[in-house]
Amino acid sequence: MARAAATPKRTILVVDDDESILEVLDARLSAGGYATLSARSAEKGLELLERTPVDLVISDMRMPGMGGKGLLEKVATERPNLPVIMLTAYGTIPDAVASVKTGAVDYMTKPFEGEELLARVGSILNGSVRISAQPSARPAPGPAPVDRRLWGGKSQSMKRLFDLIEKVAPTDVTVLINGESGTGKEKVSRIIHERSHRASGPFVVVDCGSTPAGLLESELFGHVKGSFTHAVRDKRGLIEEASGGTLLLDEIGNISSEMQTRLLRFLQERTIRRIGDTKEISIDCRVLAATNADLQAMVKEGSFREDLYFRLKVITMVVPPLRERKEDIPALTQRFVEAFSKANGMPTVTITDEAMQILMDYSWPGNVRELKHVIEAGVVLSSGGIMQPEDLHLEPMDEPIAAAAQEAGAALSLDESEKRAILRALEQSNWVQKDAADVLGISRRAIHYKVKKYGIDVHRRR
Ligand SMILES: Nc1ncnc2c1ncn2[C@@H]1O[C@H](COP(=O)(O)OP(=O)(O)OP(=O)(O)O)[C@@H](O)[C@H]1O
Repeated sequence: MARAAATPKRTILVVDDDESILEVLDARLSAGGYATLSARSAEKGLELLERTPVDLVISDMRMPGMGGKGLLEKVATERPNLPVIMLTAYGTIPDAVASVKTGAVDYMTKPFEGEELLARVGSILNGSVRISAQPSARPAPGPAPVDRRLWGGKSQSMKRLFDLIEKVAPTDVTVLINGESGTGKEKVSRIIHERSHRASGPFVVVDCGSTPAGLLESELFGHVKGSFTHAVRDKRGLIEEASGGTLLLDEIGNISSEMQTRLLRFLQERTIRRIGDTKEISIDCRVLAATNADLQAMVKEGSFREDLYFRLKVITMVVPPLRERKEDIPALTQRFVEAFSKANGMPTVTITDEAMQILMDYSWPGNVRELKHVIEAGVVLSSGGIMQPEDLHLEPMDEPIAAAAQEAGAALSLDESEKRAILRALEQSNWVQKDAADVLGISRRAIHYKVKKYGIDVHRRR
């Protein structure tokens, strides 16, 4: 059934077996200035494509008959330059991910926001979203598989993580990466970027945790000259810097409620406004977020916006703590030993079985980062090319953390992750509480309270 197709408007074919969805999309797209055609099945949609010029197809994934997948495959072979957005019900994300591999430009989960749909259609039709070469016409070689050995990915949990990375990386889907500090969340983000069609674009990391709250807004959104006292010239924000590439919002759990609102608006509309500016700039970048906090618990207690949480966690990846994947320790250790021996201009140091056993028995509260540092020091302290138990300087663990660490599989509670964040900030600030408060973007009164609450002996540590 064809609807008003007035030229020179761009024409969008919508395919869905649900009449109410067709109506909603027709209303939205028409209000956005597009002409629409609609079809109740993939077969009908293909017939329309034979007869009418179309600029973009939006199709449901699951429909009786050949379905969205069949439609997509046909379009990919017969009209490789026609962009397709797949619509998918929540819970069928793997199908959608596969569809992007088959050649769809993008996918959206239902229910979706009309404004977001218009923004995506706009960026595809205006050419800011690249349409990749159609795999069914001429299969592209694609990035080589991740070298899992380099990652110490022997454990089942890391294997599953790699499988997920390989599926999700080539799409534009937003990913929330969860895991304790030092597990490798930033590394995972980098691999996702490197394996995406944005690999030649920038990879921009925003450390929301250590950027003082007052600075974060201008860091992220940029500003125009004169918008506040120190704004002596126009400045592009990091979101703008990530155009064409990937933006990693690291430590997303630490942002203020105002920033949560601003970020949500950006994620919905994909536009930003620099501080003090009136004009909106549209941004095409993929967004990844990482956190060691339990965002779901924060949503429950009201300190993190639920709508932002759902926007971020389209796909969630969990990087497991090292104590839960001890099988990975030997390969990671070997990798670090080789790298640090080389960096120190020494032949590769050998680690004794006793020393390796100590590494296997330790519970690694600082995860891979801690292992890396211990091996770096161990290589320097080793004698005669051999690393012995006494060359390994492991931290005696704080009681509550040690208990939590031993409880395999137990997620860190919010209090424990908060305590760690505070310890990290204090360490970074040489145990000066007011500096750590600035790092965390909290008041001095708040840090005094928390130091007391968690029984941190600042004077002893200093
Ligand atoms: N699988 C790995 N192989 C080699 N090095 C790794 C691996 N995982 C993590 N690392 C190293 O460990 C350190 C910590 O990793 P990364 O910064 O990605 O962790 P993170 O989870 O983002 O930490 P944080 O939450 O503190 O920011 C880095 O030096 C990184 O290079």
